[in-house]
Amino acid sequence: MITAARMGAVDRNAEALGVSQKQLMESSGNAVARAVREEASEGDTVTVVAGRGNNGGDALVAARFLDAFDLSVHLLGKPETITTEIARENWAALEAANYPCETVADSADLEVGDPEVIVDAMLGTGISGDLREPEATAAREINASDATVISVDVPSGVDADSGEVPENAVSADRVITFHDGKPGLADLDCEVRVADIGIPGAAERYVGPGDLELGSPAPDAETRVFVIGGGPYTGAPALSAQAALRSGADLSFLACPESIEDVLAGYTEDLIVQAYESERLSTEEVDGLIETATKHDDVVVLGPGLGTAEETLEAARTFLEEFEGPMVVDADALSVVPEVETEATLICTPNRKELAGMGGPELDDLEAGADDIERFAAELGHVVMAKGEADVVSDGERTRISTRGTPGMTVGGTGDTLAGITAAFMKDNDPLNAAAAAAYANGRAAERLDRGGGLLASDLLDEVPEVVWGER
Ligand SMILES: NC(=O)C1=CN([C@@H]2O[C@H](COP(=O)(O)OP(=O)(O)OC[C@H]3O[C@@H](n4cnc5c(N)ncnc54)[C@H](O)[C@@H]3O)[C@@H](O)[C@H]2O)[C@@H](O)CC1
Ligand SMILES: [K+]
Repeated sequence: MITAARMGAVDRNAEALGVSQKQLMESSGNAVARAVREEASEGDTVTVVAGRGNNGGDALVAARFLDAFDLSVHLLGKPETITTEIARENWAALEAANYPCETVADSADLEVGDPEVIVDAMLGTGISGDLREPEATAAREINASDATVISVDVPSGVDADSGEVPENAVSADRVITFHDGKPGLADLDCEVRVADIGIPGAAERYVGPGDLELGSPAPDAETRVFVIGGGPYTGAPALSAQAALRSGADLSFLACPESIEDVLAGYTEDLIVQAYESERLSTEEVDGLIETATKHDDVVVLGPGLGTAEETLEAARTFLEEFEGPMVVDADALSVVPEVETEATLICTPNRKELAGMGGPELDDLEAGADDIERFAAELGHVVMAKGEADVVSDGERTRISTRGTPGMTVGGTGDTLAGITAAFMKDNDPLNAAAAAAYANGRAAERLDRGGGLLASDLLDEVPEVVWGER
């Protein structure tokens, strides 16, 4: 099963791998034509009703494979209102090749007639809201006919994710859906066939630009990130807090011992440093920190530079047991995660050593061990983003691999920037999508800076916005 949003990410990834949308449309149209040939005999009448998006585009492709039939193609709107280049090109090809196609300006003009087969290609996953005109009237005409109705991807009007069927939706006899089943088709009482359209497996397995679009925050998301780190170290929490701002967080707070408050505040005026008295994170600080984080609905990053003093780990344990919001757990705080029951939504970001330290698999090659990481994430009950030459992200059911990045990323601090990016992406987001997008952004930022060596984690900070917003 695949949601419409994920389908969009996967076909964006396919494009980045060199398999164009137009190639996918050709495969979709061909699959639709195969289904028509199963339902109609040579010379039978076949009517295509096409919308103005790519769903319609699929049927405009299918028309080219239906020469054996008494075909008519109806476009619901003027050709210039077709919303995508590839659908427009397929319409133009039909006109240039003298296919029997007409444009229907007003739904009253739509003559569906009484064909053997109707191809319903008005709307697919791009629908929003109930059917509007002329699709609504066209749907009524289609439903009133005796034809066998074959719907492209989704019966027009049905929501591919929720399965909601508005009363004016097309009721199909058959649905040819592409690449994978759709949650919203599972309960339809008609035959649903999944057609392979040649999307490479890598487009789902490996993180690409589609994952970034899927997992990065909506422009209007108000995200406050609260980094709880520092103690012996100051660079790590500062990098995480700054990376969060560079990835779209509106505010980035940094809770740290007052002994390093000036050092951290000195890094940049963009961070809001909240110092506490103890020398290092300890249990008497935790309640106050949880109250702050909960009150402001923060995404918390727990771990960068915390150190491993027993009282610090005890405090991290308490924080995990009592906080219930979204959290990125990194570095020194990771070792306590397997010991605690928590209501919080965690994304754990261990490197190879920390993964083993958490009771996870001991792996030299994370990519080769992806299945072990998936099993570990299932056991742990949280998203695990195991960082290495390849990053393996899994929530125990879905696993994606990011091979983005450069050898130079072994320099200290790139895990801290990743933690900050992940936090900025996490608000109101599927944690797996957020983590996969963050791994991609961190790696792409390094690739853009790659001079063969000498990368500094702090260099990534300026580059991240270029990746998240500049490469769209
Ligand atoms: N994502 C993919 O990998 C692929 C998608 N393909 C096709 O592309 C389709 C999605 O195409 P699009 O994103 O262009 O969207 P659609 O073609 O599903 O619909 C978009 C069009 O319908 C209009 N519309 C939206 N809501 C409406 C409503 N309630 N009443 C009336 N009109 C409405 C929009 O203005 C737009 O013109 C899929 O369903 C599938 O058929 C295929 O080409 C294969 C590859
Ligand atoms: K359709």
